[in-house]
Amino acid sequence: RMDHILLETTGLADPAPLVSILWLDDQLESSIRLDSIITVIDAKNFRRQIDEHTNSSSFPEAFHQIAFADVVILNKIDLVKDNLEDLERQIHDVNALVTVVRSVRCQVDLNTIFDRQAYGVKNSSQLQELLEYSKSAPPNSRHDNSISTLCIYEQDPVCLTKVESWLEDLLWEKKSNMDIYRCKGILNIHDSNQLHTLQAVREVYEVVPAREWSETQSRMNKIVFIGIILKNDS
Ligand SMILES: Nc1nc2c(ncn2[C@@H]2O[C@H](COP(=O)(O)OP(=O)(O)OP(=O)(O)O)[C@@H](O)[C@H]2O)c(=O)[nH]1
Repeated sequence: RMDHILLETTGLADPAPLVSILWLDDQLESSIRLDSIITVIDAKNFRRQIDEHTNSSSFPEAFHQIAFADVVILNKIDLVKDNLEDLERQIHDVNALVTVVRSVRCQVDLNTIFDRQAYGVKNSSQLQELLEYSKSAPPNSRHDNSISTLCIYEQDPVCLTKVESWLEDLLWEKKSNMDIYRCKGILNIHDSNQLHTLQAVREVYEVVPAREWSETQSRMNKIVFIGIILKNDS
């Protein structure tokens, strides 16, 4: 019996096509499920890449990989003299929701990378993280065409079919100033007591009821987009 399957892609691979194969509908009752995307970042090379792209209109290739990740293993930290907080800030500027684990020779506690249930609708720590997340705009230091995180918020209940058609406009028809890689959110659906969760990787998205809203919790809609945000006010 296998506990986990780790798929290692080539360094420059776009994980989105793999995700669309492995991220299966619960109703298919598959015995495997997609748990999370883990990206290993070479801290020394990452620093060099960032320095090379300072004042340039392009961004490091590593940003693509960070955008899709649920966990970043920041490896080779023994080779980096400057402060690691700054590297972690750069990673979180791209993907504000990613968990960063520092390592030397990728020695990490496996509990921090396995069974994260990043795609599980009932993952309560992920829900809590989303509920508490409040950063509203990409940092000013980023170029307009870099990859960053954008969070939108609305308190009033929304109509599920309208949200789905709006998402399809954004993700399928690309009718926005954003190129969206990843998206996570919670939705307050009209006439429903269920908190709904939203997940998207490129064109593939899912909105599902996760659990009842608790009495003490203020209902809200919050969507976090990770991608190329061409205009802050889009
Ligand atoms: N000092 C130090 N060396 C490391 C660390 N991790 C890996 N190495 C060494 O770096 C060298 C290259 O290893 P990696 O960067 O992991 O290379 P790789 O994974 O084979 O290469 P790609 O898959 O092409 O990125 C090897 O000699 C490793 O032993 C680390 O954390 N610190």
